[in-house]
Amino acid sequence: MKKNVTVIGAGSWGTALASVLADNGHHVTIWVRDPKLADQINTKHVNEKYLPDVELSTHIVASTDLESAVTGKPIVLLAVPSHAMRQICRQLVPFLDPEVLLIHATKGFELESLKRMSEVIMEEVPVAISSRLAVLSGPSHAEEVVLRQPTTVVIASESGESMLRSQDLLMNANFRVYTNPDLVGAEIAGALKNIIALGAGMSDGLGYGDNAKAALLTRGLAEISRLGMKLGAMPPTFAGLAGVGDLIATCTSKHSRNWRAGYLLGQGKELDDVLEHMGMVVEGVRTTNAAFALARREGVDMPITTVLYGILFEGKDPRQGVEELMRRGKTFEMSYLDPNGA
Ligand SMILES: NC(=O)C1=CN([C@@H]2O[C@H](COP(=O)(O)OP(=O)(O)OC[C@H]3O[C@@H](n4cnc5c(N)ncnc54)[C@H](OP(=O)(O)O)[C@@H]3O)[C@@H](O)[C@H]2O)C=CC1
Ligand SMILES: O=C(CO)COP(=O)(O)O
Repeated sequence: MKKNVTVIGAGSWGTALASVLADNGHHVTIWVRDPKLADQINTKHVNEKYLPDVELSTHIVASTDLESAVTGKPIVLLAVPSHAMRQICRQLVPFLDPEVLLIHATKGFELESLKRMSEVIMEEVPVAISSRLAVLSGPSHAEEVVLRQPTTVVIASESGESMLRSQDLLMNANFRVYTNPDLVGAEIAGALKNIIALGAGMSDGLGYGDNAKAALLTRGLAEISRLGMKLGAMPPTFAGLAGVGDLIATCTSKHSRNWRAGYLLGQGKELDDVLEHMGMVVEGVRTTNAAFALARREGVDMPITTVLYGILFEGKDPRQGVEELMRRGKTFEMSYLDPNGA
C-alpha cells in the first residue's frame, strides 16, 4: 500500500531515506529549511549541498512549509541532527496527526539532558507514544543508499506493529530492513559508534595500522556495550547491525564524516577548523561529550571515550592519548571471566 510520508530534514540522510521511500512508490514530501534547496530538489531533482552528483526521484516533493508538509500525514520520519531534535519536535507539535507513526533516524544524544532521541520526542510531542515510535539504525551511508547499493538496517520499537509497519514502508531489494524490539539498544549503539569512528579516523590520521583499528573497534564495542547495558539496552543488540555492523561501516569508510573528522584531527588539525571544513554534522563530537558525562554519572569505565574527550575538549595530544590507553593497568578482556569478580 502506498503511503503519504513526510521526511523532516533534507541533509544527506533525510534525502537518502526520501529516495528509498520514493523507490517504494510512496508519496514523499521532504521538509527543507532552505528555500533554494527546496527549489533545487523540485526543479532539478538534485541536492547539491549534501548529495551532489545524484539524480533524485521526480516523485520527491520538497517543501519549506512545515504545516502543509506534516498536516494529515500518517507517517513522519525525522532525520535531523541530534542538536536540532527538540526544537524541530516543538515546531511539529501543532500539525501532527493524533495517530501519526514517528520514525527517527538520528544518531546522537541531547547533550544538555543526556537523553536519547526517543526520550526527547516523547517529552515534546504529546501524540508520540511508544506504541507508535520507531528508530532506524544500522550501517547505512547515505552516499551508498542513494546509489541503491545493498544496505541492511534495523528498525527498533517497543511496538511489534510499529516495527512491521516501518519495515513494510522502507524495505526493498536494495534496502533490507530487520526488526529488533530493543529501541534503547539501537539508539545507544547508533549514537556511541560515532565516538569510535572519530577514534578510528584519528588512528589512521596518526599513521597507525590495522592492529590499532581492530583494537579500537573491539574495545570500543566493549565500552559501548558496558554503558548501553547500564542504560537498559539488551546485550545482543550490540552484536547486531546497530552495534558491530555500524561500527564496521563507520570506522572503515571514507564516507563517514566522523571517520574523516578524526582523520584530520589525527593529522594535527584543530577541531574548529575540522568542523568548519566538514560542513555537515559530525555527531561523534557532541556524543563524546555526552557519553563522557553519562559514563561518569553511571560509574561506567569508558577509557577510549575518556581519552577522546581529552583530545577533543582538553587539548590532549592524540599520540599521548594512545599511549595512555596502551599503558593502562592490566585487565581481563571480559570482566565477567575474571575469577576475582572484578
Ligand atoms: N548521512 C548518513 O549517512 C547518515 C546519517 N545518520 C544520522 O542522521 C542525522 C542527520 O544527519 P545527516 O542528514 O547526515 O546530516 P547533514 O549534515 O547531511 O544534514 C543536516 C541536515 O539537518 C538540517 N539542520 C541542521 N541544523 C538544524 C536545525 N537546527 N534545525 C533544523 N534542521 C537543521 C540541515 O539543514 P540546513 O542545510 O538548512 O542547515 C540539513 O538538512 C544525524 O544524526 C546522523 O548521525 C544516520 C545514518 C546515516
Ligand atoms: O551513521 C552512519 C552510517 O551508518 C553515517 O556516519 P557518519 O555520520 O560518520 O557519516
